[in-house]
Order: sequence, then structure tokens, then C-alpha cells
Amino acid sequence: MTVQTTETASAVEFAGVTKSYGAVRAVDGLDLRLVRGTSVALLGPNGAGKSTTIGMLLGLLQPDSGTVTLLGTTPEQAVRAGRVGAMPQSGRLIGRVTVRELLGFVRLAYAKKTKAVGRAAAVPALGELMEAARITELAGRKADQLSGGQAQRVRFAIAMAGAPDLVVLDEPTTGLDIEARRELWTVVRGYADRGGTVLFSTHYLEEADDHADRIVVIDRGRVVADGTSDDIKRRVPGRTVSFDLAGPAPSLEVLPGVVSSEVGGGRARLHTTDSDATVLALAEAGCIRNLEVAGARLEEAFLTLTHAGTARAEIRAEGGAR
Ligand SMILES: Nc1ncnc2c1ncn2[C@@H]1O[C@H](COP(=O)(O)OP(=O)(O)OP(=O)(O)O)[C@@H](O)[C@H]1O
Repeated sequence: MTVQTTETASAVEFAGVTKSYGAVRAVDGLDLRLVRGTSVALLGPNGAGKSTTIGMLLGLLQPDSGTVTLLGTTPEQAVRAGRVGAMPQSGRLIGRVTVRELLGFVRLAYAKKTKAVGRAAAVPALGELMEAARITELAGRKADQLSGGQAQRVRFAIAMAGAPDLVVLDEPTTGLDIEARRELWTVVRGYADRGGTVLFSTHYLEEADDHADRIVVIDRGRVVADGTSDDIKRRVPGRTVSFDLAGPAPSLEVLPGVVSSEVGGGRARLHTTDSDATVLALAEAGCIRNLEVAGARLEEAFLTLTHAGTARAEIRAEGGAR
């Protein structure tokens, strides 16, 4: 008999889930299982169904068909018991109160909520909560007068207040500068390293590369790829050859193996199905300054796997026809 341990038990399960808004099918037969203790990135182009998926996961939206199971129960029950923390995409922090007051209030609400289900002891002390979110020095500041990055860390602390088993972050770093993004990820990683389960959506593919154990790519409401970053990159055949340009770019797309090319910042990047032949031809043409051959990046894989790539190719073709 297989014993399902906490580590391998499901945090989230979608089975055949669909959701439409009128004629628009936002989520189309989604099957997805997230294992506890992992960090999972949900990627997809605009309109792919990420927010709708997260909305159903949090019990904010009801599926038209199929089932969503969260921590072995319904989303509503898991959320009510404080076992799920969420950072939704929108929503401002309330004003006139300090960060300490706001967090104290949320923590108290969770303490009452969790007491009802026998989890009150799990709720962290206020100081601990602020330290984990790196906002101790903001305790006396008014909650509506924070920078974007500080506000996001406070919102993360709010999501943590019920000692959740799972946190769901919907595009948590959109609009933040690099330093603020790095700070927020340090805080999120701290939670993941303590065994928490994280599901986040993002448009910054390098964040998925850096912070997710597993990446699920959705497009038009369906899963189109699911695996580690390396698994997903391997789905794109061919390699990228890049080199410094000494002068005006030669005709790159006629070189053997080359299927597409980009030129920028004095450097050319060629996507090729035969890197040996491409490199030989470049050598003959004397184009080998700082030459590098690499596998596909996550961005290339993402564009190949989703309709975002087709849309970009169409835009290029239209631009070229003008
Ligand atoms: N309340 C709504 N009413 C009507 N259509 C909606 C509604 N919410 C979403 N949609 C549509 O459902 C589809 C999926 O939207 P969703 O917001 O889930 O995608 P997303 O992947 O989160 O997109 P983004 O990256 O732009 O936030 C889109 O076609 C969108 O226009």
C-alpha cells in the first residue's frame, strides 16, 4: 500500500475544469495537480486564463464544470480555515492605519478564524510575521504611504498571517523595480524554504526560471507545457548562436540552419536547427567575435509553445509587408 506523505500529497487539484464568460472560454478542461512543498509558476500570454484559474482556486469564481480541490477540501473551506494566503493582482492597502495596526488586525482575525478549526497555535506572532516579510522597520508607517515594493511585502505579510500551507501570488512583482522584486522574492523564498507551497503567476519569465521548481504554461485555458524550466526549454528544438557584429548585419537568415534572427546592441542572435553548419558558415564569413552557442531560453520556449509567439510572428510579418 502506498502511504501518501505530507510531501507528496496534493496541495491543489484541478480536474476537467472549465469556465466561460459568455462566449469566451477562459479555462478549457484544465487538469492540474500541485504537490505540497513546491514552488510552481503559472505562465501564459495575456488572456490565457491565469487569473481565472487563480480565482477558482481561491473559491472566488465557481467552475462551470469539473472540480477544484484545495488541501484535500473545497477552496471555500481551505480559505475559511486560513490555510491559503493570497496576494491578488489588484487592491490597495487601507489608509490611515499603520502597518503594525493593519497587520495586527488581520492577524487577530486569523487567530479567531483558525481557533474555530483548531489551528490557532500556528498563527505567527506579529513581530515574527513582520520580520519574515522584512517590514519590521515599516511598522510605524502609514499603510497607504509606502513604495510599491514595500506595499507588496506588507501584502505578502497579510497573506502569511494565517500561517497558510499554500500561498497564491497573482503577478506579485508587476510594476516593481529590480531591487524591490529581489526583496520580495527573498521573502517568498524564505516561506518556500520553510516548506510552504507557492503558486505564482508572472509575465517575467526569468522569475519563473529562478524561483519555480516547476513551470506550468497555459494558453487559451489549457495546459500546453508542464515541467521544470529545463524540461520546457528542451521542448524547443535547435540552439541559439550569438556573436558580436563588426559592421552592418550580413544576411543572416540565409545561413544554413537558421530559422530566425534578431539583431540588437551590436550583437546578432540566430535560432538554428543545425548549429554546426551555422557556425561553420559564420567562420567562413569571418563573423566569430565573441561567438556563443546555447540551448533555447525560456522566452523562446514560451513563444514557441503559446499563441504569443504566433502573434509576434504575425506582427513582424505585417511590419515587413509595409
Ligand atoms: N469578468 C470577465 N468577463 C468577461 N471576460 C473575462 C472576464 N475575466 C476574464 N475574461 C476573459 O477570459 C479570458 C481569460 O482571462 P484571464 O484574466 O483569466 O487571463 P490571464 O491569463 O490572467 O490574463 P492577463 O495575463 O492579461 O492578466 C480572456 O479572454 C479575458 O478577456
